[in-house]
Amino acid sequence: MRTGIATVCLSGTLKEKMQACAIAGFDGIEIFEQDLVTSPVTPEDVRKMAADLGLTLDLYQPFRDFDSVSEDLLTANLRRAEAKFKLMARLGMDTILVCSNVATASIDSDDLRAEQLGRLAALAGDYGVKVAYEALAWGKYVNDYEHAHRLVEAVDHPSLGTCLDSFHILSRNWDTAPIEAFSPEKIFFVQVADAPKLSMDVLSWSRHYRVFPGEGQFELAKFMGHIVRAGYSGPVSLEIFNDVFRQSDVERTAVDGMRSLIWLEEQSAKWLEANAPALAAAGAGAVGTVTAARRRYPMELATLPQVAEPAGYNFAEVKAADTKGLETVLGQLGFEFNGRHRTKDVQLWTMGHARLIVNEGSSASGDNLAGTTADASPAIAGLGFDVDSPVIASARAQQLKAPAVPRKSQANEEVFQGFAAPDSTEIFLCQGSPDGTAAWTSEFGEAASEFGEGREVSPAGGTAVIDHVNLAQPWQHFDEAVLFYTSALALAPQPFAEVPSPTGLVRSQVMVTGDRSVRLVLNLAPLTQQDGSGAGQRKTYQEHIAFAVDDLVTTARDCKARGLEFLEIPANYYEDLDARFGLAPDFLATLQELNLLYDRDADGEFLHFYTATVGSVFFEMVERRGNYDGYGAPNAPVRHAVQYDLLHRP
Ligand SMILES: O=C(O)c1ccc(O)c(O)c1
Ligand SMILES: [Mg+2]
Repeated sequence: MRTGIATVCLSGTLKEKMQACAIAGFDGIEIFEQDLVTSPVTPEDVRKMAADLGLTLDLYQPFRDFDSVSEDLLTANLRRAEAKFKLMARLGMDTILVCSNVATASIDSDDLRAEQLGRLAALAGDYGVKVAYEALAWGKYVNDYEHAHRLVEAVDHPSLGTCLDSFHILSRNWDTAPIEAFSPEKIFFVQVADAPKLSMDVLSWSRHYRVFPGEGQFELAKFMGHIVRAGYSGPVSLEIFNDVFRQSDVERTAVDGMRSLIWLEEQSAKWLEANAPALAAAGAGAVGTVTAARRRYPMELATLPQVAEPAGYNFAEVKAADTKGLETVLGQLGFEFNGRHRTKDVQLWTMGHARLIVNEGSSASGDNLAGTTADASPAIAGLGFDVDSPVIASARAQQLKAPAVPRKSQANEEVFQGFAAPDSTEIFLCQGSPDGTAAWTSEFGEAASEFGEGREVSPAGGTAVIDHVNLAQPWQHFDEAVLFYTSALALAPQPFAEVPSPTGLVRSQVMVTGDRSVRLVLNLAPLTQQDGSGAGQRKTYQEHIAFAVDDLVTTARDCKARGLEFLEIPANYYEDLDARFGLAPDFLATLQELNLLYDRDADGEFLHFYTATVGSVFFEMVERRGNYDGYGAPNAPVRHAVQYDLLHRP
C-alpha cells in the first residue's frame, strides 16, 4: 500500500512538515495549498526538496467552489484553475483535488455540473493534470460520494476522476459497499480519516475532530476493503484536520500517523480475509480461497506479526530513588517483600499473584525513560504483560514504530522484550505460567539472604491480582496512546467517558482484552500537573495501580490495622450513596468507617478504596461482586476532588 499524508495534518512550516513525513517513512504527501502559499520556498525548490527526501508529491489541494455556478463565475473559476495547473507543472504534480461546491453554488442541475466539470477536465487534460472530484459531506448540492461518481461517469473524461475521503462518506453513514463497483481508473485518490462519533454539525466535526485511523470509531478496514476490491492501487493518504495535531510536535505526530496507516493496512487485509467472497463454484479448490482472493487485488497489503490479546498483567514497575514511602505503603497494603534482584537494583513485592517491582532508579538496571530526569519520588515506570510469544509481540510493536527498550541482563536471567509507550511507560512482554506465577521471580531474594526466599503470600485468605492500571496521558498524546495500545498490544478501546473533576472534565478511556484479564485505563492528565510532554520527561501527574481481592472489607480492616493512610472520603458521599442505593445501615456504616466506595449495576457490585499518593503513584484495592465490569465511574469525581483538595491544601 502506498502511504501518504496531507501537510494540513501537521504543525510547522512546509519544510518541517516534509522532513517529518520523510523521517516517519511516508511514500508521498498531499500539499495543502495554504502551506505552499505561506512558504518562502519556491515551487521548484519544493519539488527538489521532495525528491531529495524521497517523497512523491501526490495531491495538490484543495480547489474550492468550482461547480454549479453561473457562466460568469465559471469563466473566473476556469481562469483560477488554469493558474493552479501551471503552478502544479512547476511543482511536478499531476493531481488536484476539487471539492464539491459549498459556497457559491447557485444552480442545482446535474446536467450543468457535468458540463462544467467536463470543461474543467478538458482544460486539465491540456496541462496533463488529473482532477479528483470530492463530495464534501456538507457540499451544497453534491455531498454524497456516489453522486460525485455519477457526475464523473457522465463526464467520462480521462482527466476527471473521484477522490474518496472516508470522513465525508462515513460521517454521513453512507454505505461503502457500492465503491466496489467503481472502475479503478475513475478513483483518482483515497484519503483516510477516523473520527469519534460526535453529534455536531458535520463541518465542525470534520475541521476539528478528525483523528488518525484507529483513534476513532469509523469502520475504516471495511471502507478500505471495498476500495481494494474495486481495484484501486494508488496512495492511501491521511487527511486529518485536528486542532491538537496541528500544534503538537511535528515528527511525533507524523510517526503516530504512519503507525495508523501500518495498522490500517493490516486491518484491511484482515477484513478482506474475513470477508472473502465465496467462490461461485465452492468445493474444489475452496481451501485456497482466502489467499487467492487477496492476491487478486492490485493493491498489495502488508501484514504484521500477529499477536493475541495479552493474557494478563505479569507485573507493574514503580520507580523511585527514594523508596521508603513506597515500601511503607506496600507493607501496609499487605504486600510481602520478596527480596532484591541478584544483579539489579530492584525489589520484588508480591500479594497473591499481584507482583510489583520497585526500581530503585540507579543505573545498574538500565534507566527507565520515565525516570531519566533523576526524580526521587515514585512514579509508574513499566508494565509487564503476559503474551504468547514475547518475541513476536515485540517484533510487531517495533514494526509499529514503538521504540525498543534495551534491558541489560546477566546469563541465566529472563530477558524481557520491551518497548516504550507514547507516555514513556515501558511495556514489557513476558511469558507467565498457567498457574499465575512467574519464573523470573526466582531471580530475587537469593543474593540478599537476609530477606529470605522469594514467595507469594495472599491477603486475608484470598487471592490478589492486578485488576487494572490507570495511566495519565498528556492531552496532546491521548489519541496516540489509544492507537498505540490498540495496535501494538491488541487492547480494545471502549467508548470513552468524561469525569468531572476540579481540574476539568477528565477524559477516561478504558482499553481491555475480551476476557478482561487486562484492563488499562487512560485518563487525561490535568494540565496543571503536566510539566513535560515528551519521552523521557518526568511524570508529575497522578497514576495508579488497582489490585483485586476477594474480601475488601477484611482487607481494608487489615490495612487499617497496619496503619495505612486511606484517601478520606467526605460524609456527603455516603449520604448520597444511601439516597441512591438504600443500603443496609450496618453496611453503609462499614463503608464510611473504612473509606470504601461503592457502586452497583445490573451485573453486580463494586467496592473499592484508594491510598494516599506517594510521589505520583497511589494504589486502589477493589472487590468485584457478581459480573460487575466497570470501575466505579460514579465515584471517580469524589476521588478526583479529594486528591485535588490534598494537593492544594496549604
Ligand atoms: O474542510 C475542508 O474544506 C476540506 C478540504 C479538502 C478536503 O479534502 C476535505 O476533506 C475537506
Ligand atoms: Mg478530503
